Amino acid sequence: MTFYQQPDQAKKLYYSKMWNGDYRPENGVSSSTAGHKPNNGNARNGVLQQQRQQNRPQQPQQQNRPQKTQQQHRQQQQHWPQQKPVKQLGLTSAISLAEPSTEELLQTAELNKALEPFDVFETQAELNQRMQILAKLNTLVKQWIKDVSIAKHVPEAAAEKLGGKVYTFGSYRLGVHHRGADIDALCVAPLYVERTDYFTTFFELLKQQAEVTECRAVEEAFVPVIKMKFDDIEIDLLFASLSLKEIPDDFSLSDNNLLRNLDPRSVRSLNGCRVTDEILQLVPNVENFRLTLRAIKLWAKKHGIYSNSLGYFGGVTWAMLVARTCQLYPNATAATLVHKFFLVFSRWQWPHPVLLRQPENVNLRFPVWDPRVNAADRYHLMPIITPAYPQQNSTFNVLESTKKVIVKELNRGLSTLDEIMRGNASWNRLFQAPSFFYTYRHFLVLSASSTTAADQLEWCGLVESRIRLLVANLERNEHISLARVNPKCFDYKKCDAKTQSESGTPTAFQAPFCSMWFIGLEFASAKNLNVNLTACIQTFTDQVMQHAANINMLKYGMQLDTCHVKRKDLSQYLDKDFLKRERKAMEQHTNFENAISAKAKRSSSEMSSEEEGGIAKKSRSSGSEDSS
Ligand SMILES: Nc1ncnc2c1ncn2[C@@H]1O[C@H](COP(=O)(O)OP(=O)(O)OP(=O)(O)O)[C@@H](O)[C@H]1O
Ligand SMILES: [Mg+2]
Ligand SMILES: [Mg+2]
Repeated sequence: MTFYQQPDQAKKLYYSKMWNGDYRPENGVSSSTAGHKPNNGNARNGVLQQQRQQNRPQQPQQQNRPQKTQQQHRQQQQHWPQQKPVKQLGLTSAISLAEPSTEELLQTAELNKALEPFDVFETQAELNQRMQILAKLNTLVKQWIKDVSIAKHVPEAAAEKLGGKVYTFGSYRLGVHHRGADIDALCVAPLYVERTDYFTTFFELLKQQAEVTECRAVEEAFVPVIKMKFDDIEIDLLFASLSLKEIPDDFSLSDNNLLRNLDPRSVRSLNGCRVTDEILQLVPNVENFRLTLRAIKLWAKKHGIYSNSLGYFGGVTWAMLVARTCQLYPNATAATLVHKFFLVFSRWQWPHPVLLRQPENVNLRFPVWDPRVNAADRYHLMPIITPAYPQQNSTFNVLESTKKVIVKELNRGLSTLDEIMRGNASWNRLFQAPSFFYTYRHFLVLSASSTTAADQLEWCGLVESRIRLLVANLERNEHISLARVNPKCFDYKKCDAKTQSESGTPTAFQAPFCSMWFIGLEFASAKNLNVNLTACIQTFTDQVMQHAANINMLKYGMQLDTCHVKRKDLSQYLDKDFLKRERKAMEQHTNFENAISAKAKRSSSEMSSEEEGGIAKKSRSSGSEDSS
């Protein structure tokens, strides 16, 4: 009986036991790790980084160390239990404390090199630009807080001291943002300044800045935000007003008591910063974590599974999975960690939750993810829980079909990594995916159109945040075995549509602005393709239109269309040269896959059965061990 077939009561009992630690596996490191010296790895990483900067061939760190005799090695192994205790990060012991071999260090250097062409690392000038933007925003925030307070009759001398600060979070704060990524930031104000001030006077102030474009307020969102471009860098700026008279420059957001008496929206807004800071605290070696995460994020983007709103995983979720891998292999270098990441999570027994630490027992009455208490939480498919109070499941948007896609990609990732580790493939292989457009024969093209650029920005944001409802409708249709949405949004360009038939064009495509998403379809039976999806599509369109009307967003000219398109007709919607490149990429990919599967038949996975057992146990009882 699978977990999901269990009656609700049984699930509740299961989660109670899990939370109380009844399923905790026996402590202790597997014997495969015995004799390996723990270290913090910083020195090693320093070496790697220095070598990258100096742009000279990689010299593994072992070569810089004084050579040890075999006898010294044995002595060290014998004395290991008496040496410095291993600091356990996470709720379980590590799977392996092995230090990287020379080969693994070389593989990490190769990985670093392979990432460079993908715009994963910013130049120093680009990093400086981000710092300048943040400094300007910080100054703007302080001045605004002072002005608002004076307008509210706070004496000028007191207003001078109120402070206020912009904190960063997300990928920029983690130090893993790629070129062109957004900056996620939080504006923290003292108690005199309210959310309504933020969405009125501060919003107006931002719009007046010469550097600011595309400034829009999403006040009614679950986490209210002002979105803008500052000097062409996208910024998501949240707001929280604390119950404090002053916010000094060195103020920390980590104390749970700060949340006391705050409104839920402020608590949710603070959560991003608190989570990011916790993640950085919970990994054994930040540099190894960063490089691994950069690789995993790039892989996820290339394979079309990077998007929280579409039901895949977003940045923070990938960060938590990589952080958990780092906890399980605390001394491993990035190349090994990427391999172990796929090993651990392709075997993970969902819906067992992934947790980075024991959830805190804080009673401030904010809703937390807790399947013992909330029945709805028991139905989350791939729970990955944020580490700061109030803990949330970062993957509540995951659907059966997106789960299927993610799991398939994780398995494929493991096969690729096996080949890279065997020397049969280069790291580039990890970042090459089969063409989405040549994987499926049938597609739904969803188009959102409007009459102005500003309307289109808002309309696309809203439609995108709802697409998973269409996918959910489709996955309930008995004739469809898989509906996979491509996270990339395409602009419809009339000049691309050379063969378009006048009569067959939905009206949305004639609007001045039109964006499209593609959903690849697999049918349950290849024989009967006469499937009627009208009801599915109509329900979705009605839901989106109704929602837009409810939040007063619907404007004249905003349209939504969905139509069925066969692969051979994609050229009506997409650039022909783009499709040619996709086809070529697919051919190369297929050739490689064939070559690899021939080789793979000759050699089996390198994982020891002992390690395999360890991972299965960590996963099976993850909830227990992680949360006990
Ligand atoms: N589903 C979620 N659950 C919890 N927190 C979330 C979720 N989505 C976003 N956040 C918070 O907002 C932050 C910023 O989200 P964002 O989508 O910009 O991702 P990111 O980690 O910055 O990666 P990217 O480089 O793609 O921007 C996350 O790091 C996280 O703290
Ligand atoms: Mg971000
Ligand atoms: Mg963001």
